[in-house]
Amino acid sequence: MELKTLVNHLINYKTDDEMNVEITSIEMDSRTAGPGSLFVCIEGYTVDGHDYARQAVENGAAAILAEKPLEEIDSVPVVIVNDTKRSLAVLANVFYDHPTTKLHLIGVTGTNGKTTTSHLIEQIFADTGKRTGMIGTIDMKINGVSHKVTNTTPESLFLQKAFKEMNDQKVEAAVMEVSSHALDMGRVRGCDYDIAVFTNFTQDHLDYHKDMETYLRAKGLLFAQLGNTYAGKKEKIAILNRDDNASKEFEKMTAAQILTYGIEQKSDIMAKDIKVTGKGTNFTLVTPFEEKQVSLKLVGKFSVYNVLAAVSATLLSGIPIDSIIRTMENVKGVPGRFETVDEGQSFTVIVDYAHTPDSLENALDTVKEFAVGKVISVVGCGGDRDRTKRPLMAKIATEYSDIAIFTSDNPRTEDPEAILKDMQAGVEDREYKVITDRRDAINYAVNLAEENDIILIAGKGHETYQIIGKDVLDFDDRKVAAEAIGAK
Ligand SMILES: CC(=O)N[C@H]1[C@@H](OP(=O)(O)OP(=O)(O)OC[C@H]2O[C@@H](n3ccc(=O)[nH]c3=O)[C@H](O)[C@@H]2O)O[C@H](CO)[C@@H](O)[C@@H]1O[C@H](C)C(=O)N[C@@H](C)C(=O)N[C@H](CCC(=O)O)C(=O)O
Ligand SMILES: Nc1ncnc2c1ncn2[C@@H]1O[C@H](COP(=O)(O)OP(=O)(O)OP(=O)(O)O)[C@@H](O)[C@H]1O
Ligand SMILES: N[C@H](CCC[C@H](N)C(=O)O)C(=O)O
Ligand SMILES: [Mg+2]
Repeated sequence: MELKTLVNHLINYKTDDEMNVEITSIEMDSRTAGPGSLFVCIEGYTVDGHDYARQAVENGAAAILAEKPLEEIDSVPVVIVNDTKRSLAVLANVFYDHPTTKLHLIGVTGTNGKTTTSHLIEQIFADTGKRTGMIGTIDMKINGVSHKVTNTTPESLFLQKAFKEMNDQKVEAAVMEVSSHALDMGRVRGCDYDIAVFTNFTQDHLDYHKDMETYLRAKGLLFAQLGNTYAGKKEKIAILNRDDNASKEFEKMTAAQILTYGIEQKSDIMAKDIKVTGKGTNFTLVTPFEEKQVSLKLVGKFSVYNVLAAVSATLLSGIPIDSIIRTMENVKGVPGRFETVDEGQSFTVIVDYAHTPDSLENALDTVKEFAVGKVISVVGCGGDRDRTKRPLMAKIATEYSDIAIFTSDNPRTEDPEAILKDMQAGVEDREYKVITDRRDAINYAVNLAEENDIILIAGKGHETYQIIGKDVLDFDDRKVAAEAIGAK
C-alpha cells in the first residue's frame, strides 16, 4: 500500500516529504523493521522509540511515523502526528483491512477469571466444529495451534496482525482477554467486539492504576468501546455479572444490549442449588427458556461464575445449550488453574494462579470446603507490582490455611525479603513460616503433608519461570512439586 494512501486515514498529520513509497509492513520495533517497513516511533516506559528511527532506516525502513521532526533522517519520508500510539492502532487496522469486522469477536475483562472464561468459550466453539482464535495470558491459539505472546493483551499492531492471520485461516469466532492495562494504553482501539464479557472487579494493579476508581474506569472502556449497533452488523452485547457492583457502572457506560448472569441476584442466566465437592461442582442452570442440570469437573463457586459467563457468551453466539453443557461437563481445567499434581501420593497438591486477594480467598475457600486433612498454602507476591495487595494476601493465607508458607513469586527488581516483610505486616495473631526460596518452600510443604492434607501452591500457575532481578530462570511449580513428592 502506498504511504500516502495509508496515512490519509489519519485526520491530522504533517510532512515535507513525498509519500509515494510502497509500504509492505508496519513495525514498532527497529529490530524487526526492514525494507518496505513503516517504522512507528513509540515513546515507551523504558526507552523512546524515536531514538531507534535511525536503526530502523539502517535496517531498510521505507518511512517513519514520529511525534517530532527527526533531523538525522533525510533518506526516507518522515510523517509527524500528535500521538503515534493512537495513530498506530488506526493504521494497523487499515493495513490489515479491518480484520475484526470479519470475525465474531468476544472480549473478556475483569480482575480474575479472564483466562479461564476465554478458554471455556474457545472450547465451546471448537467442539461445535468452528474455526477458532484465542488471545490471552497463556498464549495465542489459532485453530488449536499455539503461538507465544508477551502480554495478556498485546499491542494494537500485534493484535491487528493476529486477527488478519485469523481471517486468512478462516477463523469464525475469536475470544480474547482484555486487560485493564491494554484498555488504558489503547492497545484494543479498533477492535470491533460483538460481545464484551465482565467477570468480576476486585483489587489488583494499583501500582499502575493508583486507585480503584481509575482501575474501574479502565475496565469500563471495553463496554464504552462496544458502542451502538450499526447497519449490517449484529447487535452489540454486554454480558455483566449481576452479583458484582461494578456491573452497575458498566451498564451506564455502554449503549449495547445487556445480558446478566449471577448466582445471588436475579439475573437472565443463573445457577442455583450449587454443590461443590473435591471432584467437581453440580448446579442447576437457569436460562430464560429452561432449566438444565450441569455436572462440572471444575471445582469451586468461582468456577460456576466463569461457566455462567461462558454459557452466556456462547448462547448469544448461537450455540445450542446442550452442546454448551456437553463441553462444560467435559472440561478438565485450564493449565495452572487449580491443576492437581498427581504422583500417586496420599495428599493432594494443587497449583493455582491466584495472585490477587480475591482469587486467593476464593481458591483457599474452595479447598477448605472439601479438605479432610490440613490445608497447607504456599503463597508469594510479585515484585514491581501492586504493593498494597501483599498484606491482604498474607492475611487471607493465614486465615484460610492451617499452615501458611510465605515465599517468593517473581521478585523482579525488588528485594525478596522486603516483599516478604510487606506480606508479614498484614498478619494478626496467626502462625506462618517464611521460606524465601520457592523450591525450598514447596519441598517444606510436601514434606510436612500427611494423608488427606491439601497443599495449595498459589500465584504462578502455568508460568515456567521465576524472575529474579532481570533474570528469567526456569521454574515450574508443577515440576518442582512433582520432584518434591518423588523425593519424599
Ligand atoms: C508497562 C508496560 O505495559 N509496558 C509494555 C510496553 O513496554 P515499554 O513501554 O517498556 O516499551 P519500551 O521498551 O520502552 O519500548 C518503546 C518502543 O521502542 C521500541 N524499541 C525498543 C528497543 C529497540 O531496540 N528498538 C525499538 O524500536 C519498542 O519496540 C517500543 O515500540 O510495551 C511492550 C510492547 O508492547 C509491552 O510488552 C510492555 O509490557 C510489559 C512487558 C508489561 O509487563 N506489561 C504489564 C504491566 C501488562 O501490560 N500487563 C497486562 C496484564 C495484566 C493482567 O492481566 O494481570 C497485559 O495485558 O499483559
Ligand atoms: N471468577 C473468578 N472469581 C474469582 N477468582 C477466580 C475466578 N476465576 C478464577 N479465579 C482465580 O483466579 C486465578 C486466575 O484465574 P485466571 O487466570 O482465569 O484469571 P485472569 O483474569 O486471566 O488473570 P490475569 O489477570 O493474571 O490474566 C485462578 O487460578 C483462580 O484462583
Ligand atoms: N498479569 C499479572 C500476573 C501476576 C502473576 C504473578 N506470578 C506475579 O508475577 O506477580 C501481573 O503481571 O501482574
Ligand atoms: Mg489471564
